[in-house]
Amino acid sequence: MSTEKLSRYINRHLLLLSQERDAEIERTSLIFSKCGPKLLEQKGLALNGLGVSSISVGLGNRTLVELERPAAYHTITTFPPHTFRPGDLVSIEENVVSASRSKKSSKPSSVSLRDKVKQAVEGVVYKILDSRIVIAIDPSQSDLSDFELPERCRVTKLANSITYDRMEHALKRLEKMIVSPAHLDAIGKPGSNSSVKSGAGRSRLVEVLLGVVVPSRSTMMHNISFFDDLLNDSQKAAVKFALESAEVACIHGPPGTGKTHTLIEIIRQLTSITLVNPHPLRLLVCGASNLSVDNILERLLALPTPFKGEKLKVTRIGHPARVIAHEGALNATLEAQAERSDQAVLVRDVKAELESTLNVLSGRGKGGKVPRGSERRRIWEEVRTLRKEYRQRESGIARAVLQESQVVLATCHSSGGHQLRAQEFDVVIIDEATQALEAVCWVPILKAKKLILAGDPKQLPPTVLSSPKSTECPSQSVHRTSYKADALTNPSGTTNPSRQVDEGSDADDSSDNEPDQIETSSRMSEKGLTPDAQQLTSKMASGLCYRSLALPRTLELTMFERLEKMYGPRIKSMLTTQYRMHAKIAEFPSKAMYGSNLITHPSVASHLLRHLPNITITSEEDAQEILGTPVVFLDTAGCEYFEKLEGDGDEGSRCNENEGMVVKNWLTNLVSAGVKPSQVGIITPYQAQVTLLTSLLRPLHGPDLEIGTVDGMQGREKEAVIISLVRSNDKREVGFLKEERRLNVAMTRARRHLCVVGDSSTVQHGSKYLKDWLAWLEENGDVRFADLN
Ligand SMILES: Nc1ncnc2c1ncn2[C@@H]1O[C@H](COP(=O)(O)OP(=O)(O)OP(=O)(O)O)[C@@H](O)[C@H]1O
Repeated sequence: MSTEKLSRYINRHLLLLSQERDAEIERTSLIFSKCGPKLLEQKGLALNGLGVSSISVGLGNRTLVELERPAAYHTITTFPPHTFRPGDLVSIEENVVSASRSKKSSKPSSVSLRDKVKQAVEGVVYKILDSRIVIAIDPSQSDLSDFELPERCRVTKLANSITYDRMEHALKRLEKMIVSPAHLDAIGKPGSNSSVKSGAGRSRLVEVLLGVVVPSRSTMMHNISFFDDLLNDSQKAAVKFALESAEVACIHGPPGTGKTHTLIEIIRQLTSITLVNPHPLRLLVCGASNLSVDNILERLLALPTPFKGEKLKVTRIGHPARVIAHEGALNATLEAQAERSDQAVLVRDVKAELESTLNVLSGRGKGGKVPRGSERRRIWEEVRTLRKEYRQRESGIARAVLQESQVVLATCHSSGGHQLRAQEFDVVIIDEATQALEAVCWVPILKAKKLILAGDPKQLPPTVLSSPKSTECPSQSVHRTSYKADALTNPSGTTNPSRQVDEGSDADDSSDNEPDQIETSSRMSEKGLTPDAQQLTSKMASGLCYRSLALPRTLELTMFERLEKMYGPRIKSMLTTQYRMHAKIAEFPSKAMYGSNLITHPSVASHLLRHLPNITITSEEDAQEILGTPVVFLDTAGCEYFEKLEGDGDEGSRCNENEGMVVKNWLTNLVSAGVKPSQVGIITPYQAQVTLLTSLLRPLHGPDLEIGTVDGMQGREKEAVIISLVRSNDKREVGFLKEERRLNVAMTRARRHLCVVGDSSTVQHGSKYLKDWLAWLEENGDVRFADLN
């Protein structure tokens, strides 16, 4: 593969990323340009008229600014409804008031013109209470000599651009590795083996991921002794597969199949000395979201201490405001560990001095006067020196803590932060890899020699706002690579004639942009693909043939799926036993999405709501009709419960009031029969329906009832789930419902009971998948015709 082609691949990624960044900026600036401060506050995106109540130094030398609504400006000091959450990126700026408003203020404003143009300070929400918000400001920001908060502040939510910066940085580093002379020397030379290179040079892993060389043959491992006796056969096979793979292994975990369970076993195997692993390895474990990282962290912390040995040393990287509020997890953060270390006492002294100096600056020192002029400059100088000392001491401690950690956990993007800048790992594991952009995966990958990806490409991909611009992203036929020209090399670098790359039967390449058309091999055959295409699939499965790297057309194509497309099913191992759904609930998704390979574990196969410990059967009718039915379809066909378009959006804002009433009635049935609202989830594809259902149901059933869009419920499960399909119209439009991955997520959240509410007369005009589901529901569900009376 030529360097030029690899460069083009990376540049296409950079282009798509910059389009995505623009789309996000456009969306944010549209809101901000259209809305004044007051409207922003009404939309929950700003908090106006705040005063600083205290400044202190928190974990990691961050300045913690506490703001409140002063009684002098507000009759009610509690915040109005807002959307601020810990971890949100925000700006603190001066709350400039218009002339007419300032007249109302009893106190003359002391804000000077110089202050008005003062730069906003960025920070992260650390804590939010009813009437106080604490914002953590990074040392780099608060080091600015003009870091001086105005008397009246406004806090506004910001779009986060750091993630884009890190993704771009990783891709540019990757490009440098590819075009570096050292790399050119090594690439494609028979017998060359650059796999051990690290640091500035690229690794064999990078080459495999970019299709420069094919994956090395696996090292067979026999006699693996598993730590977890409960692992099922497909989980054991996946662990073995991950241990044996030389460079990359993908683990496909359909809903409820114990993906995290399997990853924990892999982590234990890799970090221990075992028969097959002579040296404990150092791991970087990442996830697409903080939730997925904390999920793994909590399970690692709960592991028993080995009989002869020490507890696994784990460290969580990430802003403390974003780490799950759980004592064990917080104690595992780098900052908490650094604070507990022996050298921390020295740092604490510097911190105390720094805090009191900062308080003098803001007029909270002895005498209460705000220093001015040369005195102020002198104190700032002191702050700067103290900060430098603090930073040096603190980063020394952080390095020491990290050096001792066998497992470092972080989100993909926070693995690009300064703490891990010089750190290298043997293996990087990325959970939820099918929800992460390829570019963000490169951030941790460049720090390791081996990669394990886990995810489910049959669930929702990462959210992408931008649509590829046709002129810049030509059709697949234009950027399809010439396989004959791209001599593939085997692990030793020589051309391997027995392994071919297919040129003509790129059967599903055109679907890069249409996720719902990506097929599993079994579905391809079901759909009657040409013998050529089927032959290709089986050749790829047996490792006889590979596809070359194709230019990306959309950011939606994740690295997991791309590798599957390039190397075929042999690159992955699938978990096949699910522990979530009643067998009936799992039947359709298993057949339609997982080639009937998803098997239900006997422990859940027949579990129903009536078996829940909190249920007492008082009426046999309830027990039968509501609590004893795994799948119910409430069909509104013929009822004329038409959908409504909210706002002027074309797609994303539909609701259906009558359908909402049907949902409400069914929920009332469930709750009256003893199901707790916290055991129920209401899922719908449309945000407007979420809003409608929230106003309808929350007052009746309280905050424990979860109501969300499909996208928001991915990764969650509930004992009972009600899906509101919303679409009901004469035009036979189904919108979002045609996306099979979205439907797959919706229908696989329920453990014991799934109720679908929808209009079959509209839905039957959707995609084949939707039609098949409807036919299955009609045949297998308890079908009832919805009637509000
Ligand atoms: N081998 C096993 N034996 C018994 N129970 C298991 C086994 N593997 C997983 N489970 C159970 O299945 C459930 C799902 O497991 P886990 O959370 O690891 O799955 P997951 O695939 O990560 O979930 P998700 O579908 O949300 O991604 C958990 O309750 C877990 O205890």
